Amino acid sequence: MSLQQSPAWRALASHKQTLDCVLMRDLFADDPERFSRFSIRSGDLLLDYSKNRVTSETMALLADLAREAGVEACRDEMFAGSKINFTEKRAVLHTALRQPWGFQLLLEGGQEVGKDIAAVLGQMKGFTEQILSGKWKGYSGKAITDVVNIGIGGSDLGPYMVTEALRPFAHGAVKVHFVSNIDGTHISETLKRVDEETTLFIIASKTFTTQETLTNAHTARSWFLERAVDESFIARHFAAVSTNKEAVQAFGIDTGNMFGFWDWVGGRYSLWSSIGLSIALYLGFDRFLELLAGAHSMDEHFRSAPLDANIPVVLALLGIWYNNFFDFPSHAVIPYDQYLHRLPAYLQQLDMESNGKRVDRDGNVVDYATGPVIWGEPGTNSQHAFFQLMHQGTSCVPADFILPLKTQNPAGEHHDILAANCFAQTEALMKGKTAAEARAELGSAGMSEEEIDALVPHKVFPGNRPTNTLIFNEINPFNLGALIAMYEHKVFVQGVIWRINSFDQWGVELGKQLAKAILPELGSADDVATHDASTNALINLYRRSRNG
Ligand SMILES: O=P(O)(O)OC[C@H]1O[C@H](O)[C@H](O)[C@@H](O)[C@@H]1O
Repeated sequence: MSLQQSPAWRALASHKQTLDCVLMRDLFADDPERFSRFSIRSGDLLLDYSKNRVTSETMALLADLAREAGVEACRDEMFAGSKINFTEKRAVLHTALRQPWGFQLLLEGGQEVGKDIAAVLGQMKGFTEQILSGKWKGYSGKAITDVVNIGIGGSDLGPYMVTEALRPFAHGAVKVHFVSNIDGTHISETLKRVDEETTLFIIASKTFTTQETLTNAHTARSWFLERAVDESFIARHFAAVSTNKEAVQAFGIDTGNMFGFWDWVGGRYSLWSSIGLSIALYLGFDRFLELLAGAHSMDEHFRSAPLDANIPVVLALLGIWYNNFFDFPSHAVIPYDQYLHRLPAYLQQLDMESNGKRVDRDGNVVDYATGPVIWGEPGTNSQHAFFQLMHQGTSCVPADFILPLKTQNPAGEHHDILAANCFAQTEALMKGKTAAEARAELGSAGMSEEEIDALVPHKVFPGNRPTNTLIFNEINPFNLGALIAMYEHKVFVQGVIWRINSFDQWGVELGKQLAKAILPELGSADDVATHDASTNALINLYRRSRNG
């Protein structure tokens, strides 16, 4: 049966019509219990979803949709190690990486997952302690002071986002730098800030075939050898994180400095694996374990809470409610915490690479929307940039507002002002401002009736724009782990309901293939004529400029 013909979907479609003219401001006025009815707490995390266009009936019907889609059974299959990434014939076990010590899981084929994870964690712990204590020396006998993580996509976005978010928890012995872009500017500017005698390069690539990462790694290697000269010194300054041992060896990195992981860790789900080595070096190993423990606590909540009291499930269902029943095509994430400034970028990969799919599990083109466009910027900066559209634009953008109760940097009134803005924005988006309210306001400003008539339409806010507010005590490794895992599971639940494979990413391949074909053409002496007219002209323009 097609998804849109399923009983739960049809019930939601007809229920939606009953809500078309309902205003959230009236729902709040009618129900003083609305906040407690529509909020969930898990540990330190509170989700307030009362500012959504939902009633108790909506939430019950949405939970029916999750039940009908078999969300609970699919979730259990993921945790058990079934090969739910069927196009790549892989299990999806990032949750195993944050299980407590002693965890056991035997995979088909004989892999003892818990044992393998513990071995790599032990290796990371030893390495981290050596670097941070200064026992590990660079080629000239000095301790390491700078770590440069070279990776892209999942091998960059997670560690970069987390190390930015947890700056107040830095161990202090090393600084971390992240190089991802193939644009030579990125590596060049980074190399200007470090000294080869005291720098450790981590080449982070699941496949160890990614063009950007290998090119940047070779540039770093040449830069290092120009200064240190002796190739045997590479072992003191280069480490690799990968699933591909042969390629690491071929690059010339000592496999003693290689940290492995496994094909059942997707790139965008890999910060919990040895891809998190730069995080462990920045924070110290114990804090890396706290991050894992926080994620594990969210895994436990996701596995045990009933669907209607399950934070990731509720977030997923609300996303589907707007994406599929209201046709709102995007979703914003607005962290009111400067340390979380890379969270929207991280979530773009997590969500859009996972659920940006157009065929269902049987290979049929879907006739409903799947993953929305995810975007965002920290508050309050975003208020002064794109909130105009959020309040008065023609498209409605549901949004998550994220706020820690405590700041890491108490300074005068800053945090109160930040929090006041966060609460004010969700209130304004929900309530809006009617023409009568705008008129009354303008009247008290002493304007003429004519002036008021002309201005009122511009001053009206339609309101009824949905938001979730996520609050926790403070940003720390544990809470950040829980927050990230929450979003991972939200994305998972949506993928199950949309009947898609959230764990492959074939859509990134075509561009890579074509770039490989175009690269040698850029050096060709003759005009290129094998592409379409636009691509030919652009290549030839570049060629002429490049080749003089
Ligand atoms: O870690 P790597 O194998 O170098 O892959 C890095 C990234 O590149 C790919 O194109 C994928 O789209 C991402 O999911 C992946 O995280």
